[in-house]
Amino acid sequence: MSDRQQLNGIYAITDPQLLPDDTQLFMAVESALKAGLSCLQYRDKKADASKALRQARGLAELCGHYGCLLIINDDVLLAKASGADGIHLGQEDGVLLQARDYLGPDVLIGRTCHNSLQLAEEAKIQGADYLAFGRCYPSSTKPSAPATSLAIFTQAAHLGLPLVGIGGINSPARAAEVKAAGASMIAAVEGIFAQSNPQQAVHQYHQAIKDTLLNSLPTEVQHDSLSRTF
Ligand SMILES: Cc1ncc(COP(=O)(O)OP(=O)(O)O)c(N)n1
Ligand SMILES: Cc1nc(C(=O)O)sc1CCOP(=O)(O)O
Ligand SMILES: [Mg+2]
Repeated sequence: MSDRQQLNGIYAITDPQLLPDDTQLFMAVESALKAGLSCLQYRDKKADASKALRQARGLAELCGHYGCLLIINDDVLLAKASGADGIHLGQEDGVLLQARDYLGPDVLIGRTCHNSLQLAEEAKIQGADYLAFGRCYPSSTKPSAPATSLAIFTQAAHLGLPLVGIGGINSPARAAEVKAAGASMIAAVEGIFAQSNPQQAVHQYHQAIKDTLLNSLPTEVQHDSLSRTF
C-alpha cells in the first residue's frame, strides 16, 4: 500500500500537556497503536530541539513497528531529521512548495484548510497530500480554532484528496458523524490521549465508524456483510 492510500482511518495527535514525559508519551502512543492508527502526529510547540528530536525519533521507530505513518507538526527540519513520513503545515507555517523542495517527493504534506474550499484548492495545486478541515466541534485543546461546517467534506470531495476532520472529535459518535459527512480520516487529541485507555478509545472510534457505515448500506447488503463477519 502506498503512503497516500493509508490516509484513511484514525489520526491521533500527541499533546505535551496530556503526555508530559517520554514514558507517558511512548506508553500512550503504543496503546493507541495497538488498536490500529493510520497516522500519528507529533505536536509539541514548546519542546526544545533535543527533546523534540529524541521524542520524534522514538515515535518514528514505534510507528514503524505498527505500520503507522508519523507526521510532524509545523517543523520541516524536525520532519527530515527524525525520518518521519510527513509534515503538517497550517496556513501560517510556511510555503508548501518550499517544504516540498526541502523534504522531497515522497514525504507526505498535510495542509490546514479551516472551512475554506479556496484554501483547499490552493493546497492541492501546491502539492498537498491531504487536506484538513476544522474545527468540527468546540475543542478544549485548541479553543481558538475557527469552526467549520461538516458540509465542507462534500464540497471538497471533487478534489480527490484524502480529507481530514479535526477539532473536538472527542467521542465515537462524533467520529462516526464526521466520517459519514465524507472525511477520510478522523484526527483527535483529547478523545484518544486524555483517555485512561487509548487503545480502547481508538477501538471504540473504529467500531462506531464501522457501525455507521454499515447502517448506511441497503438492508440486504447489511445482512450479507454481517453473515461474512460472523
Ligand atoms: C491533521 C491536522 N489538521 C489541522 C491541524 C492544525 O494545524 P495548524 O493550523 O497549523 O495549527 P497547529 O496545530 O500548528 O496549532 C493539525 N495540527 N493537524
Ligand atoms: C490542533 C488542532 N487544530 C484544529 C483545527 O481546527 O485546525 S483543532 C485542533 C485541536 C484538536 O484537538 P482535539 O481533538 O482535542 O479537539
Ligand atoms: Mg501549525
